[in-house]
Amino acid sequence: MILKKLKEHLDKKLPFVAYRKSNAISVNVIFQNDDRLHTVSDFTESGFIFAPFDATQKAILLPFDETFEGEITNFESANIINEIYDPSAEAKKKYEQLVQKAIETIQDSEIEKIVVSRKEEIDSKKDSFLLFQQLLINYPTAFVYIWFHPKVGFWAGATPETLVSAKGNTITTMSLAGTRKFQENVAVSWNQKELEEQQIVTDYIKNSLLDLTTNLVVSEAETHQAGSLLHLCSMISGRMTTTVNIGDIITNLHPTPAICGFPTEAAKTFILAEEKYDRKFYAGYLGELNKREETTRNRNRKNQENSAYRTVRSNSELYVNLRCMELTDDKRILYIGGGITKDSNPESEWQETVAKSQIMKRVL
Ligand SMILES: C=C(O[C@@H]1C=C(C(=O)O)C=C[C@H]1O)C(=O)O
Repeated sequence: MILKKLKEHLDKKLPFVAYRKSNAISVNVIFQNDDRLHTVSDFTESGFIFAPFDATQKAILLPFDETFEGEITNFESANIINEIYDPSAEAKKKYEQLVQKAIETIQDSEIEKIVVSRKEEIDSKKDSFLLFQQLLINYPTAFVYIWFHPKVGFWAGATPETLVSAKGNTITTMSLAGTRKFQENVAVSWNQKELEEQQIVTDYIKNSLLDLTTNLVVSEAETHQAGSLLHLCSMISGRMTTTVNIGDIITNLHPTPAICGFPTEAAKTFILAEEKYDRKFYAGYLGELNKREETTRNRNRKNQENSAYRTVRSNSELYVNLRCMELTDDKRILYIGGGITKDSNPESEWQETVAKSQIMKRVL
């Protein structure tokens, strides 16, 4: 049912998003019944936000007008061809040069970390919704989505990274960095470089939230599995103070050193000058913004009518747009990156992006 309606909506070139939250069973869908472009101006809006990496550009909003929640029970069988998509030697050389330049810039400046990235274009006409179903099946712990707006583009992904989740005033976020390939029965031991790289992200998040929250708690870094990859991850939680809203949290957090670097502005300047392509929505963020949740409770059983009171709270659940791709008529454009520090090695960084690209290549 859901899939049929999604296909019809795409045929009519009308905006939609379908997404399944991390570890959830059901899929949520928002259909927009005209092709107007709604954007976010102050984060008091309510809807599904789709924000680019570059925070100076507008984030797109699909309002919660026509929503739908259900399970996809009959998955269409996708013919997994397991084609090998090898990137070119030229792409490898170019990426390693970019990494080398980032390492030298870090060594010669106050910059501690820069997250560089690349895109890889793959010819594929496989049905977009088959691809979405494959992402759902393969990555149950990821936030999996497919998003379309005729005036903006067509994207899909399976991200392991939360930007921030807010239930009323309580917020949770995560510090994610460091990448290894998962190997059965092999316990991973993280080295100093990886621990430092992740600590930069944790410190940044902690400092960004210090003035906006109380009861800030940061967990020890643990190994977090994301498909065939492992990352180092700490959970961070706190309570927003009364004058703070989700917009303040988002603008203070994004872009974090997990996808940009540290210090932010210097790392961003390097990225914009040296990557030489537009990240668009890769390393931006997406998800539910200010979804209203109404709860009714009875204070006093004797006089239910007068004593029942309603509380409405606003929840947001936002993810960083990683392990994602842009869909065109005959191409899948994958976006992949990794964090560089003074101790990085260009060849290993290349291999890391190759491993990350497999998350998407598996379903093409
Ligand atoms: C930048 C990406 O991933 C980020 C970078 C990581 C790293 O440098 O090890 C790990 C997880 C993500 O925070 C990506 O997947 O493109």
